[in-house]
Formats: sequence, C-alpha cells, structure tokens
Amino acid sequence: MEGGYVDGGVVDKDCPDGDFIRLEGVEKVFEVRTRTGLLRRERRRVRAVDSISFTVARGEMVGYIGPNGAGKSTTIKMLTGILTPSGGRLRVAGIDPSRERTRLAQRIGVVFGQRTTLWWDLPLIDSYRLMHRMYRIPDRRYRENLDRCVELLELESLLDVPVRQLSLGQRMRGDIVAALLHDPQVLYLDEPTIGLDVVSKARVRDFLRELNAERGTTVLLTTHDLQDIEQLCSRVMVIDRGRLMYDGPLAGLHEVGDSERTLVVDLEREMPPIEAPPARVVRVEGPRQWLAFPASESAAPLVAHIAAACPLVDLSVREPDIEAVIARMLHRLEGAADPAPEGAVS
Ligand SMILES: Nc1ncnc2c1ncn2[C@@H]1O[C@H](COP(=O)(O)OP(=O)(O)OP(=O)(O)O)[C@@H](O)[C@H]1O
Repeated sequence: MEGGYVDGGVVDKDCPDGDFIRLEGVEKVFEVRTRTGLLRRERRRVRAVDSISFTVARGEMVGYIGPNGAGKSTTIKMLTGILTPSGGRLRVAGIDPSRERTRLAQRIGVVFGQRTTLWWDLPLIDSYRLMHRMYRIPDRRYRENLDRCVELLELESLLDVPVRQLSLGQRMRGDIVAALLHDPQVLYLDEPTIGLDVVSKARVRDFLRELNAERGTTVLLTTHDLQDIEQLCSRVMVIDRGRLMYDGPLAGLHEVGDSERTLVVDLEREMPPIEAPPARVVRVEGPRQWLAFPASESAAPLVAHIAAACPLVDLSVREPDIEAVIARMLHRLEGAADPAPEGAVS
C-alpha cells in the first residue's frame, strides 16, 4: 500500500514527524453533581486528565495503559475532538482536534473494542459503501484499501453477512477495516482484542504490525492485554489518576515494577524443586513445576538450562497480568527512592 491521501492530496507541512501527536499540559476537568441529601446536591470537580504532556512520532506504535478510571478514554476523546480540553495544548497532525474536528476526521481512524461503528442490520459491505460516501474516499483508493484489508484480515467470505450475525472476532476485524478505508494517518485502538480467541488475537496483531510497516500508520493502543503491548509497541505510557506515570519501553516497566513471568514445566516424573537462579520454584504439582523469573529477562537461558538438566516433556511461559504490572509499578513509584527509575515521569 502506498502513502495515504490527505485532504485531497495535501500532506502536512506544518507538522514535524517527531511531533505528530503533541500534548502540552493537557487537562480535562468534569463538573459532576452528586446528591448529598434528600434535596441537597453538591458540585464536584473530577480531574480526569491532569496536566499530561507527551509527543508521538509519525509511524510510532504506542501503548497507552492504566487502571480503570485512569483517564485513558478521556485522553482519546480529546485526541479525536469529541471532548474539548479544559487546559493545555493539543495537536494531532498539526490540527487542533476540538476546533477542526471534521478536517481531523479525514486523518484519524478509531476502533472501540466494546462498540461497533458498523450498521448492525446491514451486510458488512454495505457499511463500507456508506463510509465510502461519508468520507468521500476516491473510488480507486477505496477499492484498493478495501481489497487489501479484506485480504489481510480474511474477510472475503463475510462481506455479505449482516453485522449482527458475525462473531466478536469477525466483527472486530470488520470494524478495523472500517476505520482504515479512508487511509487515516493515525489509528486509535481501544481494546481491539478484548474477548477474542487466541487465533483472532493473532490475526488482528499480525494485521496491525503489517499496517504499521506498510503504511507507517501511527497507532495509539489502549489495552488490558499485556501481549498486545509486547507484540506491537516499542513504547508504553502508563497513566494513573489522570497523570502520566511512566513513558518508556515495556521491559523498563517490568523493571520498575519488579514484575515476574512464570515458566511452567512438565517433567517426565516427579522431581525435587528445580534449581535455576534467578528463577525460583513457586509451586509443584506432581511432575509439573512453576518457576517465577524476572519479566525483564529472556526465558531462553532458563529454558536451555532446564532442558539440559531435567527430563523435560513440555513447557509454557505465562505473562504477568497487566493490572498486576501496573499496580506494582505504581506502588514502587509511590515509595520511590531518589533518583526515580528510568521511564518514570516526574
Ligand atoms: N463525562 C464525564 N463526566 C464526569 N466524569 C467523567 C466523565 N467521563 C469520565 N469521567 C471520569 O473521569 C475519570 C477518567 O475516566 P476515563 O473513562 O477516561 O478512564 P479510563 O482510564 O478510560 O477507564 P476504563 O479503563 O475504566 O475505561 C473517571 O473518574 C471517570 O469517572
């Protein structure tokens, strides 16, 4: 796929590649009214996003993660122009999203894992035809994008099926195609693999990797699945209570949080706990043993050591839960010694 058309062929001149998305001290405060008595209501201010600054370069794939209520969706909504920031400065491809939402719409695609943008009762292809018109996509470009996406996501046989009859994985792939028909330069993905089986997850991740490599699409990904981040993003940002807490590689996040992965090994017979520091056996059940080891380290030397020393039948590596990694990282930062760990945002 060649580079995308933008506003009829005009590509940004006023936006350096390194600053494709730029936030400077961005804030969002909601005023909420809560009932405090039978007739009494109180106004409360919720600071959903609290002075966040970061830049994302053109073509980067960045994970944007955090606990529930951290401010992720609010940030994405400001980046799409749905919400106006209460303070700070925000630009996407040189555009102020809340002021020029229509112009920005040509450049961004959004996929919400929990919601579909497709027409429920229409066959998939009809939703795409409607988008073709809505976004005024040139015919040739529409055809090329549709063919390529349908091929990569293996949707050919499903184009005439009404959306309501699609499985979750099929519908998600359908939504991703819909977000890409107009060749956006930026793709916001909110939980794109939620509820998908292993095969569908792999297909979606392969597709996103290929999209990024072929078109250089900039991707901001919100997810609760650590493997999404591991397989797609070289950089991850962690937000908590509206504040950016970490910005760096995933390995660094593991280090800051001291998180651990688990190697599960099946041996030919019951054996005493395997000795393979720095890994340590945390559970033994008959011939199966569980070994915890630092998540920032490769499993390869450990596997090689065990394979040489023990009668190995099978093994698998279990990733730590993303919530656990974040919780440990936040806990560590709250009591952080000086200087702060690398990647931590002060
Ligand atoms: N329209 C709104 N009015 C009032 N408060 C809101 C509104 N939208 C979000 N909030 C509050 O702002 C905070 C951040 O919410 P947000 O939805 O951005 O979090 P999130 O990180 O996306 O969470 P989740 O992972 O649960 O989707 C929460 O305290 C939420 O209750």
